[in-house]
Amino acid sequence: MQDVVVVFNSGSSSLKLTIYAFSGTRDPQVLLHGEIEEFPDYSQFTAKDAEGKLLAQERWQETGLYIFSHLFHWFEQYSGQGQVRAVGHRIVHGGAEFLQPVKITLDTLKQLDKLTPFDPLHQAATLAPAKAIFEKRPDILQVACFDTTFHQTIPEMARLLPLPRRYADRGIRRYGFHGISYSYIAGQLAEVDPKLAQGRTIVAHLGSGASLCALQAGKSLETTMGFSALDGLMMGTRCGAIDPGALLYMVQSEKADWKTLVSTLYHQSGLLGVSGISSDMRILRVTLAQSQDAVQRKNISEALGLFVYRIVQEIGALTAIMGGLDGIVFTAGIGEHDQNLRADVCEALAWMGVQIDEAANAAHARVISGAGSKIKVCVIPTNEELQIYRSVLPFLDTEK
Ligand SMILES: Nc1ncnc2c1ncn2[C@@H]1O[C@H](COP(=O)(O)OP(=O)(O)O)[C@@H](O)[C@H]1O
Ligand SMILES: CC(=O)OP(=O)(O)O
Ligand SMILES: [Mg+2]
Repeated sequence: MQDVVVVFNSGSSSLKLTIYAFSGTRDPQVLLHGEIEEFPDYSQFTAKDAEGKLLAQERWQETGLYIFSHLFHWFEQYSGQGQVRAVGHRIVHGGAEFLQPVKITLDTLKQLDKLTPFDPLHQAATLAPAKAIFEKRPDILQVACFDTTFHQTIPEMARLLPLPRRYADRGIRRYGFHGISYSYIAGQLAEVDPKLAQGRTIVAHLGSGASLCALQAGKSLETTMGFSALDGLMMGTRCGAIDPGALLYMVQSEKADWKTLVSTLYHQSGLLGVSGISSDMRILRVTLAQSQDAVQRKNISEALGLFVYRIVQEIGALTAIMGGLDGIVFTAGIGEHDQNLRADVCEALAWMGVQIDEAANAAHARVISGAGSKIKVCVIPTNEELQIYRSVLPFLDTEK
């Protein structure tokens, strides 16, 4: 019988599950990695072992939260083979109250539910696995880890939105997200390049959701997402920061209600909205290379161009906040895999002294800047699940 720790990582386009052999060390053995992905008309679950061998694959017609019941059935089967010591969860919003990982209780779940209006895209989805397990197995220790907690070091002034004071009193202020990923990257950077880790680095977390974090000596000084995960960079289906006047226009002239705005800004904008084709970077690259349709090609080119433009613009802003820049780290689905995107961003930053090594970039090497580059550019794969596992460990220590 093997003791295990189970980690759930819910994102906007996927639900990942990793089962670790519990050994008390910070780098445990992965026993299994599972992922549910949602496509326009079906959902798919795949499970692979540590070597990547396919163990299970299932498809359903339903999309949305309902699919979790299938996963839970499967999780129960697995947990029957060993003892689940704890389950760790990525919860996107911790609000102003949750500043550290916490044990999940009925009370915590109620408090976290109240934050759903702060993040209509993620909060309910990230809470769903925790609720389902709490209902069926209240005996299992569950821990919530938040995307917001890493950004506590952002100065108070930068947390304010320039709105009437009463809004700040109601929690309408900047929080920042992707913090589980940033804290993992800060830890990796300290191991890979301790000198750079003490300097000024911008981490570009470019996945379905995308943001930048200005790391100064390993701490978050500023980030591009703010009150919600809608702010900042252009994303797969989210617009990122836009002129609020555009929303006022939609409300007044098009009579857009809350549902329409959520759908437009969270689900139909970004790469998908501008390209008119897909939110998936891989599909956009392939379609651009193969399509004979001039309008389609122009729309995709503009979408990709704008995606890069927004990253470059925000790198400039964060560099100004830090008073200079020593390093850039690319991470998450696009940052780790899309060499063209990295090359485009670095080329636009040549004025700062960024120089890319083409061969290293094509090989997705750890360091992709050239020897003469004034700014070190790295590719570091993120591992939110491992970071969550590590956050769960102290709860198990106190349990002994
Ligand atoms: N080989 C690749 N080349 C380009 N983009 C990729 C590649 N693999 C994944 N991506 C992109 O990464 C994004 C998803 O990133 P990921 O970090 O997995 O997102 P999330 O965790 O938010 O669901 C998608 O846009 C996908 O197209
Ligand atoms: C906070 C956020 O945007 O998360 P994701 O990238 O998983 O959508
Ligand atoms: Mg993610």
